[in-house]
Amino acid sequence: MEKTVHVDLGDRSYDVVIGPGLLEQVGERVTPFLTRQRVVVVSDENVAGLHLETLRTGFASAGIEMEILALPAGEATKGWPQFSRTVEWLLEQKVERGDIVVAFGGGVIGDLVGFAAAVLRRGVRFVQIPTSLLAQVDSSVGGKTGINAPQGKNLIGAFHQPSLVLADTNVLGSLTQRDFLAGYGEVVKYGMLGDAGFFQWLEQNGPALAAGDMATRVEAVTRSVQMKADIVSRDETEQGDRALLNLGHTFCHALEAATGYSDRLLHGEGVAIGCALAFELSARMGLCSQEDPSRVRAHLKAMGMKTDLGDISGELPDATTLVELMAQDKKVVAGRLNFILARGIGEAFVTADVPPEAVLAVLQDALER
Ligand SMILES: NC(=O)c1ccc[n+]([C@@H]2O[C@H](COP(=O)([O-])OP(=O)(O)OC[C@H]3O[C@@H](n4cnc5c(N)ncnc54)[C@H](O)[C@@H]3O)[C@@H](O)[C@H]2O)c1
Ligand SMILES: O=C(O)C(=O)C[C@@H](O)[C@H](O)[C@H](O)COP(=O)(O)O
Ligand SMILES: [Zn+2]
Repeated sequence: MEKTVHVDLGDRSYDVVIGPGLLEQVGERVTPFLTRQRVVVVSDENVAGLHLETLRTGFASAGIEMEILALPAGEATKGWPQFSRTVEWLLEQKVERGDIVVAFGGGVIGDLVGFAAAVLRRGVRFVQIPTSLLAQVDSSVGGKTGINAPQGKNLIGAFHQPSLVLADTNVLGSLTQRDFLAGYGEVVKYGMLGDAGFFQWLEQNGPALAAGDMATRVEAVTRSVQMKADIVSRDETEQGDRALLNLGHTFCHALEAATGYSDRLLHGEGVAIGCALAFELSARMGLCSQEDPSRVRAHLKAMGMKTDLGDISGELPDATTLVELMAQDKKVVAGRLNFILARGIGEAFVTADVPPEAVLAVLQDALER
């Protein structure tokens, strides 16, 4: 059942290994990258509580010692205080340039630890062991690392590719339903942005995936990672095509900032709502048919996901404030925001040609629904 996707980036190339039971084999898998029999692992308290002993045994079976730092779980961790704590801990551990730092957790841990590895002694290698669905299909691959700033999402960071990604699909079994579905927001994004056949496959197989069928999980993670690997190999630092992976994210990041990076809105939930809004905007601009946003929303709803601004608990700012929050987006060029829109499901494209009043109107209507 095991699959390997190769991310082709010249001397920064690496494998993403996907399948059940990889934690138990972690020692033998990581050994080729080590210069000494020791790793430092950064995780979060939830993941450490559930899976750390399996990881420790996996390393010990290859004679590898492991030191561990467990950070608080959740998006609020992805900021300066826990970042500087992590860098200082890594220095206290006397991590050498030749060592491997292991990020063991969801996207929050992967992004923060990857960025710590990027700046530690001007760059040490790291291995991603993603434990959430979101991290397995998206954040562990492609080398975008970083933390949030008060001014906006992921505004401080670096491109730093991992040396290896081990996505053990067994660990997905301990995710809460909410965290699993948040990860599904990024899975379905791949279908919407570039593979109508995958979207259709998800309409049929999404329920089996959510129910825990292992072959379906391996297939969904592998197809997602393959698509991301292909895009990242073409455009590592987002000069063009990579922005397609940002479908739904301009809306999502503004909503995450507006909800204070709290558990009112998880990243993947914001991606699902953002994709629904991007398709709505595309239809209103006459780019795709009105059936496309309806089909997107119908599938998200069938999976039990958030699709509307009204699904977010508590008050939201008005549409003008949300548009102002979008101004910090990394896709702004010469003061003009680039959007990812779609000509249909699986046919996304990048454009700067979006009237601001159309964005405002979509948000105003969405806030009133
Ligand atoms: N770098 C990228 O390319 C990229 C891509 C997508 C998302 N992201 C970032 O990823 C973050 C979201 O990632 P996430 O959804 O994994 O969030 P997360 O890391 O906060 O994990 C979600 C929750 O699931 C828990 N968890 C993780 N694995 C578990 C397991 N196996 N069993 C039980 N609980 C588990 C965590 O403790 C946490 O409470 C955001 O900050 C987002 O910006 C980055
Ligand atoms: O890898 C990418 O490129 C992505 O855009 C993937 C997104 O799912 C992810 O949320 C990413 O962190 C967003 O990047 P940003 O540059 O818009 O912060
Ligand atoms: Zn994302």
